[in-house]
Amino acid sequence: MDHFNYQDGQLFAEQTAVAELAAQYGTPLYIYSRATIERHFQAFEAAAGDHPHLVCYAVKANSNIAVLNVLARLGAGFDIVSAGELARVVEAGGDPSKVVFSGVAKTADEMAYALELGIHCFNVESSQELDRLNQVAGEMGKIAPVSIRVNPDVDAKTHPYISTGLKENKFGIAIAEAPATYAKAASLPNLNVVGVDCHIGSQLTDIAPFIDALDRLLALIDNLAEQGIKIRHLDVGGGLGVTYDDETPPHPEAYASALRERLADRPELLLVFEPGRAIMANAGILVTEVEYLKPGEEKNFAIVDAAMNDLIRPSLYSAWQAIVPVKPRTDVPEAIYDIVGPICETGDFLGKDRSLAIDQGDLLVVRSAGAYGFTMSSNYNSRPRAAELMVDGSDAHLIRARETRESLWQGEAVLP
Ligand SMILES: Cc1ncc(COP(=O)(O)O)c(C=O)c1O
Ligand SMILES: N[C@@H](CCCC[NH3+])C(=O)O
Repeated sequence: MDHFNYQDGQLFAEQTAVAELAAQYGTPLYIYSRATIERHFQAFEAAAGDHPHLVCYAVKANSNIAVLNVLARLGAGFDIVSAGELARVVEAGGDPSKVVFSGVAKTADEMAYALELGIHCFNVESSQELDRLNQVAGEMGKIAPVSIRVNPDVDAKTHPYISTGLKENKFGIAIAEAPATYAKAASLPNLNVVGVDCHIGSQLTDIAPFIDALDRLLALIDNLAEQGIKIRHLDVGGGLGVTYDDETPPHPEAYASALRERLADRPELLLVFEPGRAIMANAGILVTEVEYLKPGEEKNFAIVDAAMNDLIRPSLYSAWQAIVPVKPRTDVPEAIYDIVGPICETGDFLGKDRSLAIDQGDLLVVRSAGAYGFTMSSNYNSRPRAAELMVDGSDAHLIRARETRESLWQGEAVLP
């Protein structure tokens, strides 16, 4: 059971285990594999080799405490985008001194919390953010370690909603403005400039945009050195893609060795990675049960008990994820189905035009669901969020219980 492989393979040899877990914990149900999470993290560690590096897992991909704990025990760093994510890292036993703080809208409170804990670095995304951080650090009598997130204007060739390194995106500081912004950062008394950062997008399946961005950042680092600003670390962000269908993204080894080649003459420059999806996507599945089959004139619908509130990627990005029966069968005819959920939205689908031999009550697995699955889930239509399990060898542990109907109105009140 504990072997979803790098490309989410072998799960299906273990149909019985999935069916038993679904019977015990109900559906919809997220299941993650500890062994796969560890293997994926170690792939980055091994790929970085002897070049000084820090692999900061992007918490937004999957922030379950057990997931963070598995990674913390391997010595992972963490890329966070909110105080909430930082609190989770701490709760999970993560080391704040290995945390980088990304995000365009850090509040003063969030900055103070991160300064108190002593994080590795703030990835600053605007000039006004530099001023706010300088002020907060000054009030606390601290010096804030700072990288500037540079927008290198390269096309990541990914979905427009998850492309972040183009001029038209809200992220980072345009590379042309970066030298001036660094000069400003270096002049502020409560900031210590330590790094350069970028993140050009997510689900990249080609190395070229990463290399383009890296070359631009290295040129910037040399330029800054001439200004007397010494950069100690280079954060290349996350974004390495995974196989959902027939994509062939580079393995972390190929990706990291392409980067390391460029850094051969900079042995002191700490290389920071922020992978999220590459570690978690194919380490998790979503299990759902067919409630009804509804043949139609134009379409057949398989109505399942998971919905866009559980997994929004298909609705939001038209993302394709494999959907397969837990137990293949030959006693019912194969037909083409849209796999849809209970939510009152036409956009509530997990997959379209899938050829499946299924019947009412069958279990289906949505593969590659470990990243941006549960973390993007909601209570829309007052649906309790799914339970999460982690498989560890032959054991399965409940790592988050299913929400209850009643828990959904906690904190709400009626008027007197
Ligand atoms: C700043 C930053 N770092 C890291 C990540 C993780 O990206 P991915 O899950 O594609 O590796 C993201 C999300 O795209 C991000 O915005
Ligand atoms: N949430 C997106 C990726 C965005 C990454 C966050 N910067 C996805 O599910 O593919």
